[in-house]
Amino acid sequence: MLPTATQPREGLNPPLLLTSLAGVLRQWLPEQRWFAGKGLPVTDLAVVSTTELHPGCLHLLIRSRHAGSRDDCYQLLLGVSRVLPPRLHHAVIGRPSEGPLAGFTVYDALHDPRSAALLLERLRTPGTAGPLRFERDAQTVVPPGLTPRVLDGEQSNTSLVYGDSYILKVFRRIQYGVNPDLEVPRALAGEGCARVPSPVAWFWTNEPRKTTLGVLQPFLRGATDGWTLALQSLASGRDFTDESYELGRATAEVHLALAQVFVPGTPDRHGGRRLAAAMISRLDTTARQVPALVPYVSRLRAAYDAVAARGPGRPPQRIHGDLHLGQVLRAGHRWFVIDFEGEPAHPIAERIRAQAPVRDVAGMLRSFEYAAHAGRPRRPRWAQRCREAYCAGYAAEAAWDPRAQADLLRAHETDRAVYEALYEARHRPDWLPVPMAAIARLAEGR
Ligand SMILES: Nc1ncnc2c1ncn2[C@@H]1O[C@H](COP(=O)(O)OP(=O)(O)O)[C@@H](O)[C@H]1O
Ligand SMILES: O=P(O)(O)O[C@H]1O[C@H](CO)[C@@H](O[C@H]2O[C@H](CO)[C@@H](O)[C@H](O)[C@H]2O)[C@H](O)[C@H]1O
Repeated sequence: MLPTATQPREGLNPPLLLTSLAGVLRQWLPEQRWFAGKGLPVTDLAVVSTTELHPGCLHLLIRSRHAGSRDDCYQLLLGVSRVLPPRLHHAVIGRPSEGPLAGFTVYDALHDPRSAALLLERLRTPGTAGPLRFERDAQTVVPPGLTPRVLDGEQSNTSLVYGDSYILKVFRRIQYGVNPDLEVPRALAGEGCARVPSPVAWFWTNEPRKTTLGVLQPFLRGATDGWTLALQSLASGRDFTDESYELGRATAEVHLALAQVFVPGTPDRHGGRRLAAAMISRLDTTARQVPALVPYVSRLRAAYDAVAARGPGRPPQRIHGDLHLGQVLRAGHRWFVIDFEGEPAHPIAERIRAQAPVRDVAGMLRSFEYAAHAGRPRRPRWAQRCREAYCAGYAAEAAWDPRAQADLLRAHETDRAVYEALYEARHRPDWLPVPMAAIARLAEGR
C-alpha cells in the first residue's frame, strides 16, 4: 500500500490505479523519448503489473497503444508524494484528480536520489519484491552508498550512474524474454572478451512473463562515446580515420568472440533469397508506417534483388544488431562496445537470430553518414574516409573484407536506413530527413 503518512485509503489494484493514472500518463508518455509513438495520442492504457518497491515508490508495467500501433509495454517507476521538493519538479508526471492518488503528485522516481539509492540496494542484496527478482554476479561486490545521478542525453532507455562506478540501465519499452543486453555481454565477458563492460547485477520480473527489466554494469569513467567524438572531429576538422580504423578492428574482435561464444547459424543455400525476402518485407511494412518511403520502394528493391541472386555471404552468427557510433565508447585509446539490445523496434526473438556480421558493419557505416549529415557544414568526404578506414580495420582483424561483397553491404545499408526511417519517425520525427537522404542516395544506386 502506498504511500506512508499521506497514504490514500483505497488499495492500489490495477483498475483502481488506472483511474488515477490514465489522464496524467496520456499526457506524459507521448513526450518521452523512449515512447514509441512520439507526439501521437495514447488510445488505450492498461496496468500489467504493479509492485510497491518501497513506501512512496511504485514499480509499474503498463500496456499502451497509440494511433496506428500494436500494444507496447513500458516500465515506469512512479514516486507518489503530497509535497514534492523543488529539486524534483522537473520529474513531475502529473497530479491525478481522481481515484486513490487524487491530491498526490506523481513523478518519475528514477530522478529521486532516494528511490535510485534504494534500487541499488535491492541490486546489491539479491531478493524479491512481489514478481520482481534482483540478482547479481557472485564475484562482484558493489559498495553501498554510491551517489546516483540520471544520465541525461539521447537514450532509448533511462540510465543511472552510481558514484561514477556503475551504470544501471532501466529498460523502458519492455519486450518479454531475457534481454540480449544482459545475455550477450555476460557471455562475452565470461569468455574473456575485454571489449565489453560485464553486467554485475540485474533485475527482472516473472509477471506476466520472465522479462529483464534492468542491468547494472561498471561505468567506464572518462569514456566518450563515438558519436560525440565524431561530431568533435567534424567541428574541429581533425581527422578521424585512425579512430575509425581501430573501431573496425574492435568490431571484428567482438564478432570473432561472438562466433566463439554462441553457436553460429547453419549456412543456408537459399539464404540469399530468404534474406532478400525478409528485407523486402521490412521495406513494405515500413513504407506503410513511414509514407515518405513510398516513392523509393520499387528502386530500393533492386538492392535486395542483387542479394537474392548472390547468396548471403558470411555464415550467420550472433551480432550486435544495432551498431552505431553511440554504442561504442572510447576510454584511453581503446574502444568498448555497449548496448547489445539489438534494434529496439523488433521483438527479441528476431533480434537474437543469427545474422550476417556485415549487418553491424553496415550499421556503423550508416552512422558515419549520420554524423556527417548532422554536423554543419555537411561533410560527405569525411564520412567516406571514415567508412573506408573502418572497413580496412575490420578486414585486418577479421581476415575478410566487408567491401569484398559490395552488393551485400549495400543491401544491409539499405535495410538499416529503412529501419532508421522507422525509428526516427517514431521517436525523433525531426531527424527523419537524415535516413531519408541515405534512402534517396541508395535508391539512385550511389
Ligand atoms: N559502461 C558504461 N560506461 C560509461 N558510459 C556508459 C556505459 N554504458 C552506457 N554508457 C553511456 O550511456 C549512454 C546510453 O547507453 P546505451 O546502452 O546506449 O543506452 P540506450 O539503449 O538507452 O540508448 C551511452 O551512450 C554512454 O554515454
Ligand atoms: O537507443 P539506441 O542506442 O539503442 O538506438 C536507437 O537510437 C539511436 C539514436 O540514439 C538510433 O541511431 C541513429 O542515430 C544515431 C545518432 O543519434 C546514429 O549514430 C545512428 O547511426 C542511427 O542509426 C538507432 O538506430 C536506434 O536503434
